[in-house]
Amino acid sequence: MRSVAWSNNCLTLLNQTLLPNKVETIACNDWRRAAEAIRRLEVRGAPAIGAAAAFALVLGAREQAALAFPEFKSNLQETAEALRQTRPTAVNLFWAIDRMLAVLEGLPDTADSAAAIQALEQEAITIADEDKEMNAKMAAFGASLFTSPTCVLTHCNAGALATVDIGTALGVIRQAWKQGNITRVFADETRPLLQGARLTAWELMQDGIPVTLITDNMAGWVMKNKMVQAVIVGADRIALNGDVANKIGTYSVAVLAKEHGIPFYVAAPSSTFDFKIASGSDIPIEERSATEVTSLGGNCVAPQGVHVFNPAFDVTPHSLVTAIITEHGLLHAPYDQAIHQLSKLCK
Ligand SMILES: CSC[C@@H](O)[C@@H](O)C(=O)COP(=O)(O)O
Repeated sequence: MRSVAWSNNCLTLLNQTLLPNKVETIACNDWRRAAEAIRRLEVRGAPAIGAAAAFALVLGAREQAALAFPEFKSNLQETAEALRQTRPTAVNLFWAIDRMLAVLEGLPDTADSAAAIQALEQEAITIADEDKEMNAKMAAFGASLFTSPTCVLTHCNAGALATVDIGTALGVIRQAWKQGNITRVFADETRPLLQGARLTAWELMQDGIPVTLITDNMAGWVMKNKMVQAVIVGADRIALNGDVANKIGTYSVAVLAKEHGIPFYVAAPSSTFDFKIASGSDIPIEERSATEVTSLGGNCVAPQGVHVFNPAFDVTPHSLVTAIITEHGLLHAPYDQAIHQLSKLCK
């Protein structure tokens, strides 16, 4: 089952807020429902959000089918603006929306709306298909980093649920596992929303890959006791200098890895690079509701009215990153040069 699927003009999303207890899908026939799903994290993970937004724009376009092209176009631009407001950090969302709008811009004012819908649908399908290809290429490049049996630690969920296919970090793990070079994965539970416990542990268990779940504050002790030899995570946005935004807690894991002399790898497709920003300090960090911190499994675990800080992401400085795995190969420091080269390939 895919996290994002498109058929018969319907966007089907696997409802990730219910996993692992319930496996339920959401049928989106309206772009507003898809936008809501992104906002609520029913679909989440940078590449999956991008693909979902692209298909949401196809739904939006179909709603305007009866209009003449100029009006169709301006209404769809408004829909795109609304979709941009759903989540701020993962750049894949903006990248996918920009690609869809570029298709729209490429059509003449005399175009008819039916042809525009067809072109937009084709672009959304291409975005999803390309994500699958990028997953496979990253998996192959990333697996080459593991040449002997290794225990790895991961944070959040950068797997099939977060992408259109096998995942970024978990795609690499899957491939290295097939090659006999992963012995076990330690999954941080990833408070507050438990993507590691609910999603990563679930995905890996389904594939029969040995996984050990730990709470976030156990990672240091696991490293100290030499229970892992590498860390691999995904990313939501990577700046030109190689600074990496990923799920809150990633930065702490990177600092711990440095202290223990453990390599810290990031797996991310080119769609996760923001070639317009110089460093991680330019990355907008989403802040989410206090209730995500004050409650656990629907139960309140903090005093009523307590002040809460709930950033959903943090930025790991490039100095802590051993290598970035992309579909074009492995990037190493100096990252500004490597990412500049990558930006040329992506033009
Ligand atoms: C391949 S997904 C990489 C990241 O998107 C993932 O690690 C992450 O931080 C997801 O955050 P989320 O808030 O669950 O959307």
